[in-house]
Amino acid sequence: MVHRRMCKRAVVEAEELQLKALMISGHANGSAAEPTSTVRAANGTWLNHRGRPNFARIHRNLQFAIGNALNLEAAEPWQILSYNANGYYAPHYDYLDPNTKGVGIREDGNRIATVLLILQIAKKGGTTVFPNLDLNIRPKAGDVIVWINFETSGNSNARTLHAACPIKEGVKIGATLWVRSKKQELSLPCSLSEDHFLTDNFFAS
Ligand SMILES: O=C(O)CCC(=O)C(=O)O
Ligand SMILES: [Fe+2]
Repeated sequence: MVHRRMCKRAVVEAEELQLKALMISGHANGSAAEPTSTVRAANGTWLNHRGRPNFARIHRNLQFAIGNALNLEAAEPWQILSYNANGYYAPHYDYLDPNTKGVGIREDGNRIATVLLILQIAKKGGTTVFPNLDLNIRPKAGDVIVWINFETSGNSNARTLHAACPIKEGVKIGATLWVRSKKQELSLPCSLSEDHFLTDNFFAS
């Protein structure tokens, strides 16, 4: 979805940033936010949507491609992750525990969707897996994996459990947009099925 050349330039931009072991917010094994731990072995940083020219371009292009399906302005800043050999991201959900204070659920809503752009793949390992869906995705640089973390009923969707498999060789670099549920009025799903009329839950959660 994103041109290789643009990915390469974004990798250069990412490398100019100070990538360091990051706090994790999201939850694995029920814990909401914890310092660097066994959940993830990667270096990363937050970057504003337009914090670097190529990331700005990519954000615009992704919005163009996704159209009204998701408002990417409502996403948290880019989370750039760089996994070296033995790096991984253990199985986790991206949605936030509503009981966690300080993650802005009341203001911005929960992480309704994840947009994961693969900027660089590892030589060996590092695929993205969805164990509950029996999916093992081997992306190419420039591929974007998009999924919705909630059911239309407003319940979080446990089938979205996912992980980055350990890197065996090389460096994998990804850039994630965790899209919050507020300001998604244009993306409201609507169909003839009854649960599509329960979308108020979407915005309440
Ligand atoms: O790098 C991956 O394959 C997974 C990244 C991820 O789970 C996330 O950014 O939420
Ligand atoms: Fe994730």
